[in-house]
Amino acid sequence: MTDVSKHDTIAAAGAVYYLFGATGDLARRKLFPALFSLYKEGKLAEDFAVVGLARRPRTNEQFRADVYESIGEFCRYKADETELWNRFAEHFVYMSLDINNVDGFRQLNNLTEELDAKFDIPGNRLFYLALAPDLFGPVSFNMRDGGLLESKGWNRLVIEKPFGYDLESARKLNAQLNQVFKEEEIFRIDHYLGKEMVQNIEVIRFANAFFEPLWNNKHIANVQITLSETVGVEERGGYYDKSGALRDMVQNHMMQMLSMIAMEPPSRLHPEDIRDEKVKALRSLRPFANEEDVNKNVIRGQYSEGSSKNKPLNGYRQEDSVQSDSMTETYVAARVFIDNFRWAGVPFYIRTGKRLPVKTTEIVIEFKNVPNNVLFAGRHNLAPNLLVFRVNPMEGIYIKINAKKPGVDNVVQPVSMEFCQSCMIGINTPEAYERLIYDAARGESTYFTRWDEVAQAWSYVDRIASAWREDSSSLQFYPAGSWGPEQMDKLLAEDGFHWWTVNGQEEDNVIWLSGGDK
Ligand SMILES: NC(=O)C1=CN([C@@H]2O[C@H](COP(=O)(O)OP(=O)(O)OC[C@H]3O[C@@H](n4cnc5c(N)ncnc54)[C@H](OP(=O)(O)O)[C@@H]3O)[C@@H](O)[C@H]2O)C=CC1
Ligand SMILES: O=C1O[C@H](COP(=O)(O)O)[C@@H](O)[C@H](O)[C@H]1O
Repeated sequence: MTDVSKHDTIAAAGAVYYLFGATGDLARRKLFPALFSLYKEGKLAEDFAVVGLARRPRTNEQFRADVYESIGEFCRYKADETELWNRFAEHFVYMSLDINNVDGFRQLNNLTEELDAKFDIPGNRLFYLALAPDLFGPVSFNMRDGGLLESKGWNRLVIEKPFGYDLESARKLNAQLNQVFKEEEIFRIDHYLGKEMVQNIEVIRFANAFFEPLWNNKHIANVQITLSETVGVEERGGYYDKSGALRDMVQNHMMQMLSMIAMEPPSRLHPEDIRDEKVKALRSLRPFANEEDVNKNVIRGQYSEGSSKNKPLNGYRQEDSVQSDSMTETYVAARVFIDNFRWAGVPFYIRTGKRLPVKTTEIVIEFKNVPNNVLFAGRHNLAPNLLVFRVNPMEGIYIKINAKKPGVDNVVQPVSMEFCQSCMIGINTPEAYERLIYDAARGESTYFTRWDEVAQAWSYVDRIASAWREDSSSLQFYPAGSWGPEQMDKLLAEDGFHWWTVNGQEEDNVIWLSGGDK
């Protein structure tokens, strides 16, 4: 993480923001609200313009009304200060454009010149592709051929996931983009990297004498990363049925969190040094040897009919736009090893799924027990110490230690110490997209994924996907609203561990009884 503290309160350099896909879901739910929050906080000064681009016809007024509505619905700030809103809205214009039509890009060039002059923009261009990935290549070529990249300032391309479907398609896509943009101009979004607590991993690790000396296989028994969702595939069945949890969540968000936990400390907090260390950690992942190895270490599940809070829930195969005999996984759990000196022998357990009982993202570091339990002649089982990063939706850090229960009985109990960031800052925590757009506009690339990280993650998950293609029998079904296939518990039990579900079980938040069981 670069030391950007001295810049934190200053506005990003002025630029034209081209928002391709401006009539889409992502723009409405995430991008317009993020831009408004940045403006409200002074991180966007007056020297910017946003050009909304999509095929649908819209006047500027209609487009601004869409933006206003989206802020009302999804933004942490409301657009209720008329003067502020009017000033903000003035920066938004819309142009109907089919990205396959290069003439449209020439017209866009003319519009850009007007905007540069009107808002005193120094020729910087940020292209945000909130588009289906198969349009990323064509739109880049037409930007170049339409002359949009010839300005005197910088050009930056921000692209959404998924970056390819597997390593091969990702390589092709990257080769297309590289015909137009240099790697340092490409900002690949993984919105988990914009989350406060994911960014906090580095700070907790590298700014605390407590943790870094213990951050290795001598002291850590295992690491558990859970990313559970209560939602099903909602209206995204068409996309999801071709993707599945492995490509939708593991290849990107989970691999990124894992690499931040596992990486070596970089020698400087420079984006490239950090990304070098992350990619080294990804390269050290032990590849699965064959199908049998995948089946032994990776569990795939799909939700069947079930219920939540007494409400019946459809099975995945009944969802809209999903094949009635779909073999797509909505759940993945895996035991992963990192073959380097620091992590040799430490299992990393990862799991993610849809239609689970709670929405939570947590990283649990389980420490090894003390070498000898001298307490009260070993009459008490000591619970392992835990450090928990609560990423989502609660944000904070949670530590579990052993302490004496007050009284004459000499009982040892696990107690928790918690820093609840979301309780203190509440709903005003910046959204991931705010941070990421702001960073891209400043050229700060730490929290974007570099090509070699993406490629490494694909090469790891491709082996799993290929084993699953060969063997359809490994798909396990779990009732919607449950914690996933039963085998996920076995995975840890084989190693003498169990999943810690801190956020999922409210009674666990305060004190666990002696013995530390869930
Ligand atoms: N929605 C989300 O929460 C998330 C989305 N993403 C990714 O973001 C990207 C966009 O997703 P989302 O907003 O949901 O998708 P939508 O389908 O809602 O929007 C797609 C947009 O692309 C525009 N479009 C399609 N074809 C063309 C074309 N030929 N020329 C110009 N514009 C075109 C559409 O506008 P029109 O029809 O008017 O042309 C629309 O604005 C995808 O890559 C997705 O995977 C990633 C994470 C989360
Ligand atoms: O990228 C994605 O992430 C969301 C989960 O994100 P979160 O910030 O709400 O935890 C997931 O629902 C979606 O399927 C996936 O594409």
